[in-house]
Amino acid sequence: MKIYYEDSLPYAAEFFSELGDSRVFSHKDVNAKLVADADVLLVRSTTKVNAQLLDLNQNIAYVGTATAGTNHLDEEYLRSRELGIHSAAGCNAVAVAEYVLSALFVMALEHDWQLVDKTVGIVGAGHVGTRLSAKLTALGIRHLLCDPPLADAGDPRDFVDMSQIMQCDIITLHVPLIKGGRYNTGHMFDAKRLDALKETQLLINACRGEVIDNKALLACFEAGRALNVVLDVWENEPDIDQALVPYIALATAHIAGHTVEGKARGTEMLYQQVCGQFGFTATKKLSDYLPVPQPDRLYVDETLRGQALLSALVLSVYDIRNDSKQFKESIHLPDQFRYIRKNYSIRREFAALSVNTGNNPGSEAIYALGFNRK
Ligand SMILES: NC(=O)C1=CN([C@@H]2O[C@H](COP(=O)(O)OP(=O)(O)OC[C@H]3O[C@@H](n4cnc5c(N)ncnc54)[C@H](O)[C@@H]3O)[C@@H](O)[C@H]2O)C=CC1
Ligand SMILES: O=C(O)C(=O)[C@H](O)COP(=O)(O)O
Repeated sequence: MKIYYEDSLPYAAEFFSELGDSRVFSHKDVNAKLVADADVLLVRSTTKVNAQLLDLNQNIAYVGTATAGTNHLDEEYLRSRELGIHSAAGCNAVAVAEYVLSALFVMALEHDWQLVDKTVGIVGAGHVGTRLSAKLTALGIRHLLCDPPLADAGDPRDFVDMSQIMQCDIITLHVPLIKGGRYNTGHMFDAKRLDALKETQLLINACRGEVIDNKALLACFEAGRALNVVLDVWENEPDIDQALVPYIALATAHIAGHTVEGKARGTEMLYQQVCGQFGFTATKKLSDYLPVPQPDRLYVDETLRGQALLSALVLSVYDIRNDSKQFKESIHLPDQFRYIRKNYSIRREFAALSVNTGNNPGSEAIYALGFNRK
């Protein structure tokens, strides 16, 4: 069996080499000829899988993406080849939720906000939205969920509509890119919604760039509106509109999901799927490969309490300001969006780190946020 995998799948050699003849490719030079004899094709979001890539291949039996989003896969084409859509749903949900928390704590520091006084509107209550909701609950931050497909499907949670989301102090987007139809998310934040935002609100997009009309957003800023916006994802990546960058409070290169665990879990999920489909017993586990973080233990500053304590802890694991600074300072360089992503020094999830809370009264919130108690 010939297994072709994109070079951005961590631990792919470890997981897949025993299952067949495994070969690595780069999304920059993958083409139809290169993968013409693949039985299994494993990608991340940077490889577009469509007729152009697979029409020369007669044998392909499995295509999988080690990501949550699937909009780089041509669903109709894959179904016409009876291949289906295989993804790593939820692999990096914790990573994105922790990215959002870092953004919230940084914005709170910069604007002197008490987060417990704010209401967060989560648009998309799937894997990411649900993880974020749990962490906000741990922090005692009020939040509302908006997810019409889940509401229509009978999910028992309480949902609100977009008009209620537009009243929230903080709005954070976690929907797939769906172009058209009843649940369209393409340009969900169009000129009209952007115009309705107040300068006291915060809008975060860590799902797909096309969910916000970037041209309309730039027009708002150019018209003098001081909107608070955090962007991890952009329209037309990697060739984003650089004019927008200076206006964005915290700007990053589509790395919200890039924790060690989030990326590696994606590879492990595809390994389990391939084993299942081709009748192998899955013997390998992610825990066999994940490195121990250095350091692996955090100490709580006993002088801090409440938001200051939680903020210090979260930012000691991941401080989004570092990524934003590097992004803003270098994004004008050629091919920089891709370069940052390729060379990103990926971070760890809270659960990889033990916290000794001593007698701190805030300890339960710390563990509920995901930190390890051991
Ligand atoms: N920046 C990054 O690194 C990452 C970005 N993503 C993006 O975030 C998206 C969400 O990720 P997950 O939560 O794992 O996906 P998911 O599929 O588990 O959840 C998405 C939720 O959005 C809901 N939804 C669909 N249309 C909607 C609409 N019009 N309004 C409100 N809700 C709607 C769905 O019903 C679903 O519950 C992914 O599709 C991907 O595009 C995911 C992981 C990392
Ligand atoms: O899982 C998703 O969806 C994402 O957006 C990924 O975090 C994107 O990562 P890459 O595949 O582009 O490394």
